[in-house]
Amino acid sequence: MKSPRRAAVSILRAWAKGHVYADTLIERHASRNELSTADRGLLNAIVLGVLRNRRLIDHWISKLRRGKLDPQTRDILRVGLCQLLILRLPDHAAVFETVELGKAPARGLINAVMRRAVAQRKKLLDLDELPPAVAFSHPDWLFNRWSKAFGKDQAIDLMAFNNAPAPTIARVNPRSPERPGFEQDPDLPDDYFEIEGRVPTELLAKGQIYIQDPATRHSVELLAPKPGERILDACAAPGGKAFLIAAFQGSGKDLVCTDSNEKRLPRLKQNLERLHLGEVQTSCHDWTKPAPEAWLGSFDAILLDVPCSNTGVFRRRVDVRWRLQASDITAVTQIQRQILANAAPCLKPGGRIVYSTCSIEQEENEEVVQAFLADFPAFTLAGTAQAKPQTDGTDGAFAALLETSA
Ligand SMILES: C[S@@+](CC[C@H](N)C(=O)[O-])C[C@H]1O[C@@H](n2cnc3c(N)ncnc32)[C@H](O)[C@@H]1O
Repeated sequence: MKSPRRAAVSILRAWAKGHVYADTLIERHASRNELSTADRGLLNAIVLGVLRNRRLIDHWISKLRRGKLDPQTRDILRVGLCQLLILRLPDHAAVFETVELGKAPARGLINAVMRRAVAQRKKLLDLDELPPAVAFSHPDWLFNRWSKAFGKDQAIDLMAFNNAPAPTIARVNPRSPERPGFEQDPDLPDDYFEIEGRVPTELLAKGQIYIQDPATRHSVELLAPKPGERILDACAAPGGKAFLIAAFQGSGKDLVCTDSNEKRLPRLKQNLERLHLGEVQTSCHDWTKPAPEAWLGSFDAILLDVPCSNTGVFRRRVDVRWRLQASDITAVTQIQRQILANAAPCLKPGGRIVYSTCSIEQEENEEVVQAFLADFPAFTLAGTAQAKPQTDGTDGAFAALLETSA
């Protein structure tokens, strides 16, 4: 069995080499090493702590040691400094356990860097003079882009928000025969509550609750599905918004859910069944391709919760900031535009589309909508909803309601 600290180094090595996301790697390592709940918690805290603070930790390493480092030693030092300066674990444990992670030839160097960090802790933790993108560990291009879009102060608030662990929030399932007891938090919308401590897996298994951020609801509220309307949720997996649509309709019998990713469909089906929504129709379709003929002109309303850059949910997907490039944002807008163009003919006359993302980029939101309206003059923009993490304190979300006349 591997220690959580050793597992953290392995995960960081694997993360740096491939394209697997941190969450998946943590889950894989925790199961393989049969970690206890406490060790799993420590592993999670270290890996996410390093990824959230990667640039700052590397800045600290550059202050504590001159010269090159091999990638393995650098990851060991990242794990050590995260424990000491981010998680504030006791000095002795952080230093001793970190030195143990290195092979014999590297141990002297690791020991020296960790001891220097203990001695210089106060100076290292004074971040006032550092450039904001270093202090809050984001790539310069994102900080510059957000400063341009929201102003420098909001860009800094956003980076700080992205580094704070996200609360776990659940919504009660109105379709469940049993309702869990919970106290309504006045700061949360009706039927949402924060889970503190252990996630109640028994409530999840019985389909009494679904974990989702309150920002998820904006797009479905804008769609305002009515009972009996035939609705398409075109990019539906894993099913969070499908669940809200069915809650609005009081049933899933008129809902069709599709997704292009065959591997995500079983999870979508499982989630719907667990949530007492086994009647929802599901199928695989790639909306960058034309719609199946049978669906043309057949839906009252369509939700397009399209694939996006995820810049509104960086506090939950802490490694995406290091992988994303500005060109990826431009590339995904092509897919978003294709999905809109191929779904539009599936509406009945007078039907409506809600286009939604969990991105905070104008390029993926307003600009895609404007391009669609220019290409499809029969549609008008009837409303938008937006949540910005730095001002709303929730995940970022954008939704636009596009209507046709009857
Ligand atoms: C933002 S997620 C959807 C989340 C979902 N609406 C929910 O609330 O749980 C985007 C989904 O779009 C799917 N997707 C990506 N490209 C697609 C395409 N061309 N056609 C259909 N679905 C696509 C992805 O597999 C992913 O499941």
